[in-house]
Amino acid sequence: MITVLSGGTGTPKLLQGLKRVVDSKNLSIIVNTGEDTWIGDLYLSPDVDTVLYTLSDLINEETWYGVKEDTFYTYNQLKMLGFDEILKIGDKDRALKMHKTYYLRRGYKLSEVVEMERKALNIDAKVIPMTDDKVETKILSKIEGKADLLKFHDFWVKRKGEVEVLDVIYENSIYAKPCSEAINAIKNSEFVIIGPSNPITSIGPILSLDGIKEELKHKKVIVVSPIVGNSAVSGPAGKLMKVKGYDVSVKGVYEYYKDIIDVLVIDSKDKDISGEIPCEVLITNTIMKTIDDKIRLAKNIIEFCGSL
Ligand SMILES: C[C@H](OP(=O)(O)OP(=O)(O)OC[C@H]1O[C@@H](n2cnc3c(=O)[nH]c(N)nc32)[C@H](O)[C@@H]1O)C(=O)O
Ligand SMILES: O=c1nc2n(C[C@H](O)[C@H](O)[C@H](O)CO)c3cc(O)ccc3cc-2c(=O)[nH]1
Ligand SMILES: [Mg+2]
Repeated sequence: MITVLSGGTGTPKLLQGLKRVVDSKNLSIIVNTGEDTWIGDLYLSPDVDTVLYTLSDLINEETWYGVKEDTFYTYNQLKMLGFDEILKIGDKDRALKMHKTYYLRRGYKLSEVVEMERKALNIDAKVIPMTDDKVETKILSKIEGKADLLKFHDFWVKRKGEVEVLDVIYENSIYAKPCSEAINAIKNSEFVIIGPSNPITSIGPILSLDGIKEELKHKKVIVVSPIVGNSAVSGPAGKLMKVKGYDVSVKGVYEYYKDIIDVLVIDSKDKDISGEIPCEVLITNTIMKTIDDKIRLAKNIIEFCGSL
């Protein structure tokens, strides 16, 4: 068994490679739910849905959310009626959100509903939300000289991340419990891969849950750096790492994960500083543009782990 910790873009790209390199029945994906939110009466679990779509080959690879070639009739009709959902939810994508909403409103746990959905989508890998409790990632920003605690989507989608960030908090994570399936997946794994997701807003929430780090300390943990050189490959990870006091470099990524990391996978562009990383280092091409890039990276990681 291999367990993978994932957000909604970087790690899903690696999952496209992993699912072609190992038997998906041996894969468990623990997914961030810190960006889950209600849009009107609709429950959104963006990172979970991206992982479900990625593993069922439905994912829109331009945006890394929603279903490829989806239509937006309902989204546009609602907007015409004055109900702007902000997040562009496609018609097929809406069905997955409605499915979650229906069962959550009838007392089902998120993990139970996601288990129904991964089976319906013929996904062999386990897809496990990090928790069934409410944990919300919020961005403490400074807007016009005033501190403002923003929901993640307000920060990232509405304001395009273009605000000064003072801090990032995982609201309620000290009280939330990780899903028991997540703890068991880690316990039953030969090794754990922390994919190249945003350390602060995608992996941080998972690690903040009671018991997760403790379990990981007993496992071989391989981290794929989402940072190459001095910037993130995409998105706000660099800005958020800086706010949290981490160098925006592979050294900063090591520092962030130092309590649990055994191997850091870094891009060839960073090979000259690999000697400064105080753990095992796998140097390879980590920029995933084509499916061959994703398969090669996945193969390199699995072969390296096999040799651990
Ligand atoms: C908004 C976005 O969050 P989310 O959509 O949840 O994405 P993740 O946190 O899962 O991933 C973002 C993270 O991924 C890194 N990335 C993307 N493509 C690559 C790649 O080909 N190689 C590689 N090593 N890292 C990659 C990217 O730097 C981002 O930090 C978000 O937070 O960006
Ligand atoms: O930046 C956007 N992200 C959208 N996302 C992604 C998501 O809100 C965030 O970008 C991720 O949470 C980043 O971690 C969606 C996710 C869904 O599951 C469904 C619809 C959307 C729509 C958008 C969107 O319009 N813009
Ligand atoms: Mg995300």
